[in-house]
Amino acid sequence: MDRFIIRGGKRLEGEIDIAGAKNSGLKLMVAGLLCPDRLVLSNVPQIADIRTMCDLLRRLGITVEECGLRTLSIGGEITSVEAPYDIVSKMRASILVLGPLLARRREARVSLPGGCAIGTRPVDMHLKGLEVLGAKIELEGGYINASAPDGLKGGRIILPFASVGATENLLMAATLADGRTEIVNAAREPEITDLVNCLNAMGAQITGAGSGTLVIEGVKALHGAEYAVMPDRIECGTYACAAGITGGDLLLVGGRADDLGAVIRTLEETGVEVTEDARGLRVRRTGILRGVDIVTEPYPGFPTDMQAQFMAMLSVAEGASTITETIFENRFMHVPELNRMGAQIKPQGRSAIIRGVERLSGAPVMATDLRASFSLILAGLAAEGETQLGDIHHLDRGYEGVDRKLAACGADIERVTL
Ligand SMILES: CC(=O)N[C@H]1[C@@H](OP(=O)(O)OP(=O)(O)OC[C@H]2O[C@@H](n3ccc(=O)[nH]c3=O)[C@H](O)[C@@H]2O)O[C@H](CO)[C@@H](O)[C@@H]1O
Ligand SMILES: C=C(OP(=O)(O)O)C(=O)O
Repeated sequence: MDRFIIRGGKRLEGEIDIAGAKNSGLKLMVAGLLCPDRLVLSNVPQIADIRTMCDLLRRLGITVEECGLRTLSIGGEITSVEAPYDIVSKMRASILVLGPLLARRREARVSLPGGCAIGTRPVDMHLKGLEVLGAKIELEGGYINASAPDGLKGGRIILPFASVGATENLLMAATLADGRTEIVNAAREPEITDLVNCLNAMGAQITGAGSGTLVIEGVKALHGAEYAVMPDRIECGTYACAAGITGGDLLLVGGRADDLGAVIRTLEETGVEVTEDARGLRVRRTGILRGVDIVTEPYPGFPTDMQAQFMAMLSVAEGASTITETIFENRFMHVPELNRMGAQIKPQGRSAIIRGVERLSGAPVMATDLRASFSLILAGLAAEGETQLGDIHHLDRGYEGVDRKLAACGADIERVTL
């Protein structure tokens, strides 16, 4: 029952180390299912979702060992093909074991993940794609029962939407399928490229990462490898907003401009300056924040995972802004909480109109999902007075050492256990 207490009004200045990416590290761990040899992953973030993935892999019989700071060694034989409800319901990314289990063991039983605070999030594209590769899928009792008694066969999959998770599931399944698979309208997020690079280091034959069409020549077996998880572009963008909203100056060590796509341009439009050097991204604001219009899109467009953080920042920008959320149907849960802190945000269907106010005021607020949680921290950093943020288990899913990183740059933030 921890909460954060933030006393706002401090300008942030200093350096923040960007951790390895949650949304890549989780998938790279799952790739460890594709061969019994050791996959050694470094730069793995120390966050709750990674611990949940360790639990899931161990339930499948896999050995996961810590072998040094932020380094995991994953290997061994799969002894169970069931991803149970208690873990899948905790973390949707668990669905990613479906493709690798089918590829290695020709059968899998994975709990349906269901929706979450940000949307209904069906997995139909994952399942239809696996059917193209020859899997038989049945839904029963809240579980996906999948089998491919003769093994998976290569095929041509056209995704109706460039789903990140479906691309990753199908990509991993296809590495061991018989023949060639083409995934058309594949997601182009940097985390997909990271997964492709890791799979290729394990002996897979995949081309086209980042292009929208992935071509996978199935191989008989993969082998062990060592691979470093890419830096977390969403954590990096989040701390860039912390510099923006506090009028600060931060060096985000390890941050990479290319991975951030439209976020860099949008930061600059709001009046936040971004420069890249060999150590990372320097982000600072010296003038006023200006309102902008944002539409969330698949990469390289503006990421939905940065929407809430920008909304907090734009709530104190000069003029009006609009944010249109096109990826998830219910990702404005932070709006009422920001409004309780004095923001003037009006949701209208898939858009929200934000009228910049001069200042926010601290208040008790509740986190509703991972990125929404951080938007409330950002608002608290800029607000007058004290903000108490509850339900921070959402935040712990994906951000490592938030209070430590922010306090080192001058924020007045503490974590208290009630
Ligand atoms: C662990 C992880 O990496 N999570 C990220 C991943 O989630 P995730 O992989 O779940 O996101 P997707 O790209 O699959 O989802 C995008 C949209 O497609 C819909 N959809 C998806 C699959 C499907 O079979 N049917 C369907 O309708 C979803 O409901 C959603 O509306 O990409 C999202 C979009 O960048 C990010 O916000 C998440 O942080
Ligand atoms: C939505 C997110 O994660 P997940 O897909 O794991 O819910 C996120 O990282 O913002």
